Amino acid sequence: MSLSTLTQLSNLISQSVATLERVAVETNTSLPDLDNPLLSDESDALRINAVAIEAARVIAAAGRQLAALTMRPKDYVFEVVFGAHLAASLRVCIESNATEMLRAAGPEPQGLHANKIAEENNMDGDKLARIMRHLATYHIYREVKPNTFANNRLSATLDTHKPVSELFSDPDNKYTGLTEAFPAAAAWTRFTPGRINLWAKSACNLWDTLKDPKAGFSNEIIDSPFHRTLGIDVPFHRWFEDPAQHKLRDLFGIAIKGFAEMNPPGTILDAFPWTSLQEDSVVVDIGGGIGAAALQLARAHPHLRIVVQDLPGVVADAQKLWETQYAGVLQSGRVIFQGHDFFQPQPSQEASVFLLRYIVHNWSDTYAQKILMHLPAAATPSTALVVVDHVLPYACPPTAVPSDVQALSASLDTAPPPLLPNYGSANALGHLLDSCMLVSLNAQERNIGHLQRLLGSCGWRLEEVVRIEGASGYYYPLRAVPV
Ligand SMILES: C[S@@+](CC[C@H](N)C(=O)[O-])C[C@H]1O[C@@H](n2cnc3c(N)ncnc32)[C@H](O)[C@@H]1O
Repeated sequence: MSLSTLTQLSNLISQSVATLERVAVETNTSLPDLDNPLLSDESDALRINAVAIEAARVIAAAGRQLAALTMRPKDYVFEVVFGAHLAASLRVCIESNATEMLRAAGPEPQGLHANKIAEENNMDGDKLARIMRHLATYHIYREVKPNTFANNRLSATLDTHKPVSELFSDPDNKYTGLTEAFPAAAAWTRFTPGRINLWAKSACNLWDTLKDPKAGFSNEIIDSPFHRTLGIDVPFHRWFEDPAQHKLRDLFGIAIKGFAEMNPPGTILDAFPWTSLQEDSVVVDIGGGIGAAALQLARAHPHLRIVVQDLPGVVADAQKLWETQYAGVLQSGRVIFQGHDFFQPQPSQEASVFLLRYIVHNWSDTYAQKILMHLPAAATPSTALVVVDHVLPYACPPTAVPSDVQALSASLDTAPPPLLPNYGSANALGHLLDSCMLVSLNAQERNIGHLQRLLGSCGWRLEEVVRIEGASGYYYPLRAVPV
């Protein structure tokens, strides 16, 4: 007798829970504990052990699929309808420094009354308590007794670890100098710029943009819902170069670091066999921003020379930052920053590796091609191109996708049935970013067939899809060589 989907999902959960418990014993690491905000990456088997990572992903995917299967359909759909309200509640807690105030309230689990957080922020305590309860219902914060809340495993990710007094006396620098930058990524994604809820408003304008006879079919960045909402007719990155936007640029640089931290530490180190490069080989980080990837590379591989290229304003900001973060390396000349527009011919002719991290996904095909096409002319036969973005799977069964994509997808993770092959919403980061790219830049994450065609049309042959243990949302660096 064939098992029901319910039983199959429940069996997958039981088997994976047993695996997780076994790994925790074998590796002397802790099982996840929702109430514990103090678990570090090092003590969390879910972050460091490949078997545990996979077991956890299956549990989460099966749990969510079970909810989709068993909840009343209208209840389930209404949660999505109200998704923006959950994000709005989170914004309130981020802006009011609730997480930091709960941390400062002392050892868990006594928590802090919402009135105390509200008082500090000049707000209504009853309203704040309702907002925090909404989040606690989704396991972000914990209501330890009526109207009194504590941090937990999820809310703790929003902690800037700064003294509360500093956050209130110097709110503009809340995200400056963070060691762990995830709070900046969370803040950036919803609230910037100028503290109006611009990204959220832009997302709401998606339908209007798609239905616009011109913008809806356009490949131009200025036709995105974000540009429409902000009312600017220059591309975002150019607008960003305006000195008036320097605070926003600073936050963006930190936010990008935060996005990178969503994947295991050092993913950039696994994206290419850097040790195989000879002493003084040149890595050109194109659109390298403030040099977040370059910093990791420079620290781990002192035999490399690194050129970080970006727009002039970003490069100037980045250099100041590096003076404090990695004193001396700029003076030594081992890392140099270079103002360069990647739509112009590539000036560096001696690169062993061209690195494009979070660049190709910022542009529609028309513009991604312009960036990529400049590189073969500057490459040697042994130059490699490393493109780091998310590689999106389809949500349909692998057998239903075109055969060329099937072959290329062989190295991408596929969930066991009856799970959605892409692990569903338990692994949705790539799709969330795809939506974000569409809304903000009229750009996209791509599937592997699309990326292969794009690279091929610009003189690059896709050689390898690199699997990074523990990365989420189909984060797969690609390696290509000149044709
Ligand atoms: C999403 S960020 C990625 C930064 C960096 N690669 C990283 O992974 O941390 C995109 C970068 O592209 C840069 N950029 C945008 N347009 C550019 C252009 N025309 N020439 C050079 N860089 C550009 C932006 O300034 C920004 O730093």
